[in-house]
Amino acid sequence: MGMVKAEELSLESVKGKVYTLDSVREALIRQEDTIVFGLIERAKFLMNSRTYGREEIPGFAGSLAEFVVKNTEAVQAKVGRYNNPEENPFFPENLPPSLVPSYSFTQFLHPKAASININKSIWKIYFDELLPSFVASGDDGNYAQTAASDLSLLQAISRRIHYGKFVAEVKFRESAQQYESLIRAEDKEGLMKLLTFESVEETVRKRVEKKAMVFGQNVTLNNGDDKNVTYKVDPSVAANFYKNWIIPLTKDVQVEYLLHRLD
Ligand SMILES: C=C(O[C@@H]1C=C(C(=O)O)C=C[C@H]1O)C(=O)O
Repeated sequence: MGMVKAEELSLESVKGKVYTLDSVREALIRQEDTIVFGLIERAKFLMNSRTYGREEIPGFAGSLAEFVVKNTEAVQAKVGRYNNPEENPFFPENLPPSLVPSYSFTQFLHPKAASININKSIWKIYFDELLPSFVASGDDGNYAQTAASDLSLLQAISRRIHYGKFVAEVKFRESAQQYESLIRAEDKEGLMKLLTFESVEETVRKRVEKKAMVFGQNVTLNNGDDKNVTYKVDPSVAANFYKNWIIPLTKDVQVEYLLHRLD
């Protein structure tokens, strides 16, 4: 019971990952969990502005957060994180090569996908818009822990948004003719319209709000009365972050990817 048969394992690794509209949507749903937990973990610390100010680290021009992200990305690059086409670094400049034998990831995307990286915008939105919307002001001295939780949340958000490349490829393959004429006409608005599913977006927003309620509620044994439930992160903040930033940026990545799909 619970054992994976050897032949199933080898078959899986030969076939590689299969991307369909259902499977990419499943992946996005699972990533919601990671993002919601990431918000909860970051909310454990106060704003800790010194994490984001310059000149905290002698000889380093950026912030403490930048220092942690750059150096962690370098370590993770050495062990192959960015061999996976689902991962995009925040500081791709001067990343060291991987030292480990590379896994053969399914070649599903058009080669141009590798040049799409909107992490500079994600970085700015994260610090300017997201953090102030849910983190309590003040300083508790946990700068390293704060930067570590920023890093994992930033990586989760970036992975979700860049997953748009896979969503777009699946949609393109399902309706190649329709997409091709819009791509040839460089019709960004037409592409945006064709790839948009309003009802799916609404479901995503509602589910994210519910996840923030379920995962983030302060649990006690004696409050049978739901009115007393409090949350670690305001569920509407999570839903609005999805509505205003994550979903639109995922769609921007899709449009960007499609524009180069026939290159
Ligand atoms: C990701 C998709 O594409 C669009 C973006 C969505 C999102 O970011 O959640 C949801 C629906 C679509 O408008 C999708 O169709 O699943």
